[in-house]
Amino acid sequence: MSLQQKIKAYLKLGKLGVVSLLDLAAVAGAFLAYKHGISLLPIIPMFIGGTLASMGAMIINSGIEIDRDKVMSRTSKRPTVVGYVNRKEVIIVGSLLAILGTALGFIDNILTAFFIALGVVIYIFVYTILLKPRTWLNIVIGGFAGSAAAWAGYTSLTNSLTLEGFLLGFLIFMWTPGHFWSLALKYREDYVNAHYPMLPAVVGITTSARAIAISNALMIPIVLLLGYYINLIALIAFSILSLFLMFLSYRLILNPTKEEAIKSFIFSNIYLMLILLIMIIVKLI
Ligand code: HEM
Ligand SMILES: CC(C)=CCC/C(C)=C/CC/C(C)=C/COP(=O)(O)OP(=O)(O)O
Repeated sequence: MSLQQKIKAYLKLGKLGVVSLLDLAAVAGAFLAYKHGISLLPIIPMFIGGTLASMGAMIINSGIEIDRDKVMSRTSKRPTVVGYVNRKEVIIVGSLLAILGTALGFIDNILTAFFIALGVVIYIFVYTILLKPRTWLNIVIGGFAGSAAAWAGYTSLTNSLTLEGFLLGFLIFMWTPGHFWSLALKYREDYVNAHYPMLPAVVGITTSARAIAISNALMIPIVLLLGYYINLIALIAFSILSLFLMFLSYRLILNPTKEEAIKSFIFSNIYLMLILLIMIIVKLI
């Protein structure tokens, strides 16, 4: 394989779509912490470090899961499954990226490096190795990996975590089940075949649709509280977005098909993306 093909394989394993939303969460965290007069420069090492570490974490995950990825239609064409890159190499490359990413966090401060490392440790050891094959609560607890991105962003500017910074990470934690269960509802058979106890594979379609609606409803007070902390424009925008999210969750309960599930998945990503963008824009104007 040429170097170019290898890089292409690693970019695929690094899941740039997911990384870009994690990056946005980290940058939104930094802007939430921003006050007039402080420097925005620490965002740069945090952003590059967070990007490398989250790509590294996802690359390690795909090295660990080759056997199960083979069985699932959605993951069966990954470069690891097809044999373009082998397990050992993937785990080494992923670990090096994770270490380099954490090291870049130290340019800002110890807390930022700590949260970057925490994201990797939760995703790899707690989620992928410990919980994913054992319990439907896997992604509930695994959601803290995403929170770590927001906390790394917040602490990059302040070197401390206040209540509003904590809330942003907590919002990502509360958002994750609705995001993931919608996708897992669409690919339910994959998870049954791979013997992963994801909620839709354990309790069936109707209960999963209800669980998505409940977890989204539980997230909304946190979103509104953050909006209240920011300003009235943010509060109004967050309320409108949340109403639409609940409307889609309600439709999914009435009609729990794969089509509705994928709509719910796509909108949950757009929802978080818009909330994070609004948080940044409000601070810039
Ligand atoms: C333990 C928690 C999470 C689990 C289990 C999970 C699971 C997944 C899975 C299986 C996909 C399928 C697509 C792929 O393989 O590329 C996906 C896509 C996605 N996830 Fe997550 N996710 C979690 C947390 C997060 C967090 C915290 C974020 C960002 C803040 C995020 C953002 C995204 C985005 C943007 C996509 C769409 C990617 C694309 O289409 O390229 N996820 N997620
Ligand atoms: C601060 C920092 C470095 C944070 C890292 C956080 C992180 C890596 C979150 C990843 C979440 C994610 C995409 C899970 C995929 O689930 P899966 O592995 O079950 O998906 P699969 O079925 O596609 O393998």
